[in-house]
Amino acid sequence: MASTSDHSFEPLKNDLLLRTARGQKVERPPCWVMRQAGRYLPEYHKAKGTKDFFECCRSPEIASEITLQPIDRFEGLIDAAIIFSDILVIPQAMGMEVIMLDGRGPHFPDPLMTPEDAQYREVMEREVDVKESLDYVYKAITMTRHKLKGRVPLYGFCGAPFTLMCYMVEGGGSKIFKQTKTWIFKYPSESKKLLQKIAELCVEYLALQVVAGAQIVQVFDSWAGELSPSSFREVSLPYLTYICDHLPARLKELKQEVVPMVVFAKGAWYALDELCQTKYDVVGLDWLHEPKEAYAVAQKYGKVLQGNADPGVLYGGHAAITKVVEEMVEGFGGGKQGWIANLGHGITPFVNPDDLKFYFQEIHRLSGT
Ligand SMILES: Cc1c2[nH]c(c1CCC(=O)O)Cc1[nH]c(c(CCC(=O)O)c1C)Cc1[nH]c(c(CCC(=O)O)c1C)Cc1[nH]c(c(C)c1CCC(=O)O)C2
Repeated sequence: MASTSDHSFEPLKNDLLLRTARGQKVERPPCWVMRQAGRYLPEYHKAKGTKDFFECCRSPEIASEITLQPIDRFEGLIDAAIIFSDILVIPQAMGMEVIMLDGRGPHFPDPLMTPEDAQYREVMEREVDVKESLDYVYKAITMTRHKLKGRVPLYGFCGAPFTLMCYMVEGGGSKIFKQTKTWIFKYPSESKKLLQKIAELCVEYLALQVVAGAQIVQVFDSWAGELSPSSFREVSLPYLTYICDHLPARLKELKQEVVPMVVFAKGAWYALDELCQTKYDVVGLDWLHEPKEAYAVAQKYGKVLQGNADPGVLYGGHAAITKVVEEMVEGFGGGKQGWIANLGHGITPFVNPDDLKFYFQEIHRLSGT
């Protein structure tokens, strides 16, 4: 039985991704994909059974089992694991109810309507203890590290303050972001107080994931693309920056190694220069970026990129996959420095896992390994 209290782990046998994230020259580009443990995998459905999604997240046994599924299936082709969890555990820790509706995504029965709401005051005033309330995530991370036996490094993650705020005010996904836009434009100061509170919780949450065994961390700003460049600068970037500015110091305080940090602001193509000027080691890209152009920008700042094929190419068969991988390998400088191969967003349901396998194989083949 893998322990959740023993923090002495087997040494890492494949540190390719961590070396790449630190900017070193490497023999080939490391690869993994966002949402690699998920609905496209038959073994995911088997492990989940009829259990509720968050119930799986709260069980270290199930969460670690699901985390390892893509590692086992794509053995030798994949260079990182990402802990099976969700960005919405932070709003839950802040006292909000979140349920996952099968096939329809997350739902908050009682979202934050206006700053006058009792719920906003409660959320702002509540002392949130991310150590205690998210203990199950740390346990899942520790158990996963034991089960990985050093095969590949493990990503921890959190949602970006802006994306989490979107969910907290919309009550779920959205097309027109009515509530989000009302909040940021009508109630800017209350929005910023909420964003700052979330940012502080993110720092502590990521730090504790590292204590538990996460070896690299990623911040997901999935809704950044809903903002104009100027709004992004006001309601997203400062809080993304707060996280990368404060996490290293907090890790040192906790006597932890400072791990590489990744930021993924989906849709914020206009902010690539600004993101490259933050303290994040790696900037994640969606498929709106031309690899070659983004690589030239990142090289200027000595940043590493992660991404970025359209996940939809995995529905398109082998020839389409080969073409997109060729463009990436060439655009990202041949893949010997500064590039972690991934998709431009999470892998989507109904992808045939063998097509993802082919994607990984093509990355290996076309980057010369
Ligand atoms: C926005 C967001 C969420 N969650 C997450 C984000 C940021 C990344 C992104 O933009 O995709 C992050 C996330 N969610 C999940 C992971 C696990 C690790 C991984 O394999 O990448 C990660 C990193 C599992 C999950 N999170 C969810 C599932 C599917 C649950 C199920 O139906 O079984 C999984 C495996 C559910 C979820 N969770 C969320 C949504 C919108 C949904 C429903 C849509 C969907 O299923 O893709 C919120």
